[in-house]
Amino acid sequence: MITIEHVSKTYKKGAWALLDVSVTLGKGMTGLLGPNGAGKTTLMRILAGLAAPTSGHVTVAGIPLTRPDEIRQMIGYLPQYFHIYPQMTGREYLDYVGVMKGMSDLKARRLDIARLLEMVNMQDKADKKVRTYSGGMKQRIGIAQSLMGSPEVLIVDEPTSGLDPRERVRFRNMLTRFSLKRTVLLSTHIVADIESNCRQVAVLNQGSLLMTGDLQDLQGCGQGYVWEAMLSAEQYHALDPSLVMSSRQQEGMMICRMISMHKPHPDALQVEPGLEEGYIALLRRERDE
Ligand SMILES: Nc1ncnc2c1ncn2[C@@H]1O[C@H](COP(=O)(O)OP(=O)(O)OP(=O)(O)O)[C@@H](O)[C@H]1O
Repeated sequence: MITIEHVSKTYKKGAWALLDVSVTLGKGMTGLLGPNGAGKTTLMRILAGLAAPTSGHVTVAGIPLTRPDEIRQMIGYLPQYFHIYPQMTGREYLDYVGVMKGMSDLKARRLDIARLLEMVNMQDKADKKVRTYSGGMKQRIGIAQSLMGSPEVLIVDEPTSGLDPRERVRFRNMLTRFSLKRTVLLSTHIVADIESNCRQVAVLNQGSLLMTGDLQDLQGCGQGYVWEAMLSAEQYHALDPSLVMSSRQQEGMMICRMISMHKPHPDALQVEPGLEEGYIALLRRERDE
C-alpha cells in the first residue's frame, strides 16, 4: 500500500508541479490520468524515490520514503524515458539493475533475469548489445528491469507507447497478473489502457488531484454532458469543433457525439457517457467552472 499525504512539489523558480495531493493506493492497479504537464511524472518520480517532495509525506507499506535503503527493493519503476548503456547486453543491464537494487546473490539474480527475459519475450536477444535493439526491444528490457526482485510496488509511466499491438496486449496481461497481489500505479494518456486493466483511477490536472474512484465514478463524471445528434454536412460544419468527441457518416448524414455543458444543437439528445467521455467532461468542467 502507498500512502500519499499532502504532497506538494515546486521546481526551482517554477510554479507548483503538485499541490497538496493526498491519496491511498491499495493492492491492484490504479490508473493515473492527466493532460500534459499535469504532474504525473513528478508524482511517479517522488514515489520511486528519485525526487523529494517540497512538502508532504509518503509511505510504502508503512515505511517512509525518507528511508531509501529499506524501500529500494520494494519499488520497481519504469520511467517514460530511460537510458540503457548501449555497450551492455540486455542481460548485463538487468544484472547491473539487480546489483543496484541490492540483490547480492548471483544465482538468485540469474534466475530472476532468465524468468523476466522469458516474460518480456527477449530470451533470443538477451546477449546482443543494447545499441542493436529497436525502441520496442529497449522498452521490453525496461519492463524487465522494473520487475527485478519482484517488487511489492510497481510504478509505470506511459508504458505502451513504443510497443506493437501484440506486445502491448502481452504487457497488459502481465501487469494484470502482477497486480493481483501487489500495488501498481500506471500512468497513461490512453484511456483504453485503464479501461481494460485498472480497478481504481486517479485524475491529476495542473498539479491537483481532481478525482479518485473506480471506473464507474470516472464514467459518471460525463453524466449529463454527452450528446448525440444526426446532422447534415452543413450543420456539422457549423458546430464548434471543440465540442465534438467523435463523428461518423451514415447515409449522407453525420452522427456526432459531443461533450457540452449545454445542449449543443436543437436536435441533440443526451446519451450515456463512455469512460473517455467521462474523463474529458471532468477536465472540461474544471476548465469552465
Ligand atoms: N525538472 C523540472 N524543472 C522545472 N519544471 C519541471 C521539471 N519537470 C517538470 N516540470 C514542470 O512540472 C509540471 C508537471 O510536469 P510533469 O512532467 O510531472 O507532468 P506530466 O503529467 O508527466 O506531463 P506529460 O503527460 O506531458 O508527461 C509541468 O509544468 C512541467 O513543466
